[in-house]
Amino acid sequence: MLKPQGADRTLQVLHYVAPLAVIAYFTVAKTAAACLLQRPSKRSGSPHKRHVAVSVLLLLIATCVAQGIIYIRQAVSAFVPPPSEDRCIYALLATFTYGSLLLGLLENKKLLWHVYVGSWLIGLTGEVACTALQALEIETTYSSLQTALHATRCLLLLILTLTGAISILADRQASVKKQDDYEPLLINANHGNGHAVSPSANADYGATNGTTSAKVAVDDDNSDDDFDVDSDSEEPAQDKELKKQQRKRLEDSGNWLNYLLDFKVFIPMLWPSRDRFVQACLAVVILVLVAGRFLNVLVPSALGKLTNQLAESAGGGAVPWHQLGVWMLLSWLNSSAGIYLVKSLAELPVQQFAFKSIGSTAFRHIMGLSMDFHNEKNSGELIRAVDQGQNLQGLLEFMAFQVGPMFLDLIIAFVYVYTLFDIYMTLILLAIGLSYVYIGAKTTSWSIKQRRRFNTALRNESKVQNEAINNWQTVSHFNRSAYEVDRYRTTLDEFNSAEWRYYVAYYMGSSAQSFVMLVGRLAAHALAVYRVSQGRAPLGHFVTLTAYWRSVEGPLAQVSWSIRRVSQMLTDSERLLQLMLTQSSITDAPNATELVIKAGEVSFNHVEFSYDPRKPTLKDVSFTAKSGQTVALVGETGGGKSTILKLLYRYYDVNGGSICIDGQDIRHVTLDSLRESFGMVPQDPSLFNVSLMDNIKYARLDATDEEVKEACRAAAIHDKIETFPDSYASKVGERGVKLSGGELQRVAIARAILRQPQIVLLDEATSMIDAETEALIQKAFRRLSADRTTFVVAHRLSTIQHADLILVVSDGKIVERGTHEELFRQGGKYVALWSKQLSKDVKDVGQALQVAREDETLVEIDTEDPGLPHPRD
Ligand SMILES: Nc1ncnc2c1ncn2[C@@H]1O[C@H](COP(=O)(O)OP(=O)(O)OP(=O)(O)O)[C@@H](O)[C@H]1O
Repeated sequence: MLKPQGADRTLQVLHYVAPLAVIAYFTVAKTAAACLLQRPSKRSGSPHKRHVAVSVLLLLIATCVAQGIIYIRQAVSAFVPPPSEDRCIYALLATFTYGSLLLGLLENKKLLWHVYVGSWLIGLTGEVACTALQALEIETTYSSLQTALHATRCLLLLILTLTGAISILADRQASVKKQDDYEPLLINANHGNGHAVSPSANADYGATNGTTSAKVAVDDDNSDDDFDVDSDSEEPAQDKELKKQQRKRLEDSGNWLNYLLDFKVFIPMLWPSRDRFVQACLAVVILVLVAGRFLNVLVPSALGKLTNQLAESAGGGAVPWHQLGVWMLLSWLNSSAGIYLVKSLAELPVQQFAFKSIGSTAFRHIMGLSMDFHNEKNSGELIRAVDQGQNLQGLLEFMAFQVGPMFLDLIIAFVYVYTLFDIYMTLILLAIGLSYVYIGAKTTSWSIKQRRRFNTALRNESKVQNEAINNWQTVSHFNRSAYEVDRYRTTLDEFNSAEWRYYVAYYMGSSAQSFVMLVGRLAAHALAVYRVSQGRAPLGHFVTLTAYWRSVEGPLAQVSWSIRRVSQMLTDSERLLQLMLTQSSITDAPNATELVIKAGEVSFNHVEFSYDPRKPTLKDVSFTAKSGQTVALVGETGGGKSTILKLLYRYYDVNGGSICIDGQDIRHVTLDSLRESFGMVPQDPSLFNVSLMDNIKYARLDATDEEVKEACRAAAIHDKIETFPDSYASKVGERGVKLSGGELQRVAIARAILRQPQIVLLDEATSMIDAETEALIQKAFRRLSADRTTFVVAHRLSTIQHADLILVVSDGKIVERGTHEELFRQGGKYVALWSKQLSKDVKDVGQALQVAREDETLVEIDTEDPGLPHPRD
């Protein structure tokens, strides 16, 4: 038969291009589908069509293997010419390509058919062309067989393409029908107002609606999906929650790329934009890495040349000094005592920069989060999140200094072994590389689950330990030491078992990969021995390959390890990321100005607030504290008194109305300037475990020791402190546990006095102080609050009878207001509170009697009688 010109050449090219085009399309389409979160439809899980596709694909692979066997027969036959290289390559590549597609079909119960149909269509086009060109050269039985095999493949690929196309059409029809049948039911439960906005705040988990419950398939392999929450029933609650948040974030992002973009919050922490020294170190590391790529090839190549020279001059007495010297020098440069020492030294400042930067940024972020977040937080979890997030310190280094050079090394290796031997050596390398990465990816997905359990077990262990140590007193009160030890031992057992499972998964995966690597090394060396023995390569090439193989295995091992490392880093840093993405609900408004306090008038204007929208906490609260006035908040417990102070501090924002200081809405001033103007004595003051002096100075960092002592005198604690063995240098224990409740409160009062604030807030400031000391402190308070607007929350009513304005708060509303006398005259809730307290609080009876004597009788209060004396008179 007459062949058109160039038919042979076209066939040769097709033998390379056709299978490569199929695998390229398959890889790109699968990656894109994963990145764009394309999900297989429910119908695509139909086992029937998948089974058809698997069977046909098996037949297709059988034809490729058969073709390979024919070539081997041809190669060993003395009667026919051996097959050309492109044909052998074609048989190998086609087997490998369709083998990969088969693996994809076997692994995924639900298929993204378009990925496969596209691949089969490209394969079909290539096969049709090959069949046509092959048909032109039917001369021998062998070539007839080849043509028949090509034609069979065309038929099989046509069947596959049609099966896939039918599946796609069926899916389309089903989804159109579904859209007609169902009205989407969007659920958007956005609870909470004025609360820290976590990235998962609006998560709608557990919804049964198709719109909201659709699982995100990261790959079309649902069974192994890392985010498939339900499949992992043993998983601890925190990790499930974390995964839910991850999944929600992924759904919201729309694709993997956007999801990963969230990690950009870490870039400023990792990139030393302003540190010239660290930048210089980075430059040195990059230089060393570039030099390293060259040296990886130059060292084995120099050894090969040395071997060749030796082989030539062996026994002659001539020593190849030059080659020996070059090899020695290059070997030294390429060692840990050479350029890699410089790299290690230059890397240290880069790592330290990232460590410091992540730690301080995360810490600042946590400290800046609003009260609702801190009320909910678990300190142990938070510290662990920052600790594990520190793994990110290696991320910049890892991506730039490991992943980049690793891929470069692989490309160099493919080219270099090809130039040393031939394409078969490159194919061996490719086969080991892909098998190694495939096994690595499979074992990673298993071991990552074990790793998560291991992390959770580690967190649980330290959480239980922390809780017990922090609550030592409670444990002792209830004599629960044995119970706590048992609880801790259980967590240790869980930790051990999680660790065991994790390491088993890890070691099994590693040894499977090592085995693949060993097989690859032996195959490559066997081929090298064969080529040298055939005289198709000099002896030096064998030695070069042996020396170079280390540089080949390194990056191959790293590809898989990198997948593990990156996924590990992402898992470990997810917690920190969630934290960093949590926004404080209370932040400075864009045009916030500094608060300027002139008179110190504070007004609440129709304030509405609730912690939870289902239960209002404050309702239409309005009052004005005039400049320098003392406003007391009294009323039943849980009425909302402390909440009023919290709103003034802007721990939360009001839901309605406004709070103004000297006419400035507190939402429009900077948080720093607002909080700087307050001096607060909280209900339960807590101290740092440092000296008393330092604790009190915390209120005003530049205060002198004498000022501190003066404040303590005013708070009636100075004499007491002087009796302590170490006086002001005494340490107070964690949160101030070494002080009595009354001492603690007086230290807190001393702090407030030292601060000399413009507005004073006292929240049950004297609840734990005896009557005698209280009298002293009241004097101090009067001094502190003179000319300062002061808010006092008090249960002990005797402490606030001097107030200029008393607000009785009940069930979130101000039910009465006025001075002590005015309220007594009203004879309402305030009087009821007094009566209740007098019957309970013996200490106040004397005072009550005094009041009663002055007013003739307390029991028979004449609400119209204005005779109650003003305390200041
Ligand atoms: N962080 C919070 N989250 C949800 N509800 C809260 C929170 N803090 C307080 N509450 C609720 O708000 C209501 C008012 O609490 P608040 O502490 O203001 O009362 P109070 O009058 O100061 O009480 P007490 O006199 O006992 O200190 C209570 O029902 C309380 O349970």
